Amino acid sequence: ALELQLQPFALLLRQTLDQLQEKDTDSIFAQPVSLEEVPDYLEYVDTPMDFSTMHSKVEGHEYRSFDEFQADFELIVNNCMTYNEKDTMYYKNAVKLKEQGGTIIRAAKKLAERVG
Ligand SMILES: CC(=O)c1c[nH]c2ccccc12
Repeated sequence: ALELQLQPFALLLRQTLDQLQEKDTDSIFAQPVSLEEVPDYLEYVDTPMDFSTMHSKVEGHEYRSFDEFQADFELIVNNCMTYNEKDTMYYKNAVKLKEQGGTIIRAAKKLAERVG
């Protein structure tokens, strides 16, 4: 669509990221998990990810495709469900974000594809 041609790809990713982050109402995914506070985190999680890192990657034009952007969002959710037990607030928030975020991602991916 013309409007997408005019809108840089980064603007679409920025808007999508803002919509995803709105769903993180407790802001538990806003910043990297602190390796000082959680010293064993890297024993369970290979590639930490959070929304602030994704914002930097959007601004740095590090996402070459929508799929790369989606993969980082899925890292945020899956890392949380790997590290935290099911009966924790963190795990429950990740399940909710996975569901609500999936809807946002699907709509944004269709828009990104229209750019051709
Ligand atoms: C997103 C996530 O897993 C966490 C966000 N903050 C945390 C503090 C302790 C353990 C895990 C976390």
